[in-house]
Amino acid sequence: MSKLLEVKDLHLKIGDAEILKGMEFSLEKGEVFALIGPNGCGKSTLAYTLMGINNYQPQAGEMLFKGQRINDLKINERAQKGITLAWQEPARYQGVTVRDFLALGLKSQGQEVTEAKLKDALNKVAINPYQYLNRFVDKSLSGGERKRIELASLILMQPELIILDEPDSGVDVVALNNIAEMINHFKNSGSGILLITHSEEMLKYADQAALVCEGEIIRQGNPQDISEYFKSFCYPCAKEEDCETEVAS
Ligand SMILES: Nc1ncnc2c1ncn2[C@@H]1O[C@H](COP(=O)(O)OP(=O)(O)OP(=O)(O)O)[C@@H](O)[C@H]1O
Repeated sequence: MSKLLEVKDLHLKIGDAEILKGMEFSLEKGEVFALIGPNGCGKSTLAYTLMGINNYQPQAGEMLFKGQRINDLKINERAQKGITLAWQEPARYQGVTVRDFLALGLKSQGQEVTEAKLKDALNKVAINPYQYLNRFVDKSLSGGERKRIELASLILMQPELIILDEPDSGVDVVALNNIAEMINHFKNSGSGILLITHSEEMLKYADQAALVCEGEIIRQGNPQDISEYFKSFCYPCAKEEDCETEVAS
């Protein structure tokens, strides 16, 4: 059976800068695969490339979703197939209410929109539906609130592949617990999660982790081991001098 996601020798340049330099890994259904690594090593760029955001078209390599090449699919086509990205900094939508935003997610999956579904999803991320359903998803909501609402949208959409870009950044402890519960919920329902994180707490929910350095995966394995390795060998970065990290072959 094919993997949920396969990334093969992925290369991406932005202008003259080579940001992804042969990224390679795979992810199974029901698996949480964490990407860790220093700021600016290319984690978010990989997320945008997988999602098919404009101007993030790889120059070489392949992205396969359930065995099918998705390189040439547009962002909405990838979304229809069941791929979703929760942004590090959740988007603002001028004039769109929380109700409209959540309903849109449901409709995009061809599902019926009911008040009960919307309320249930908001309750799961500790957002009071009575206070928030008619508010706008714009700058009047805090970053943490928008992040929770985005997560509620994911709960409604039940995507097969969820790319979570630093889901824990800017949220409080309560939301952190909600995120952890949500990760387990998706995992148990067979979705795969690509989890980009700097948090040791979040890593506890990962089945596997990969260490990214300058656009390449240089080590992969047990999340705790990868995290320990990262802390021991990559701070401060010794790449220019006597880097102990060997690029995985
Ligand atoms: N549009 C762009 N133009 C030029 N350089 C870019 C652009 N987008 C990203 N980069 C560069 O690509 C590199 C990778 O950025 P990216 O956001 O993927 O890193 P990251 O690993 O997600 O970092 P962080 O942990 O800080 O979120 C950085 O050096 C960044 O400056």
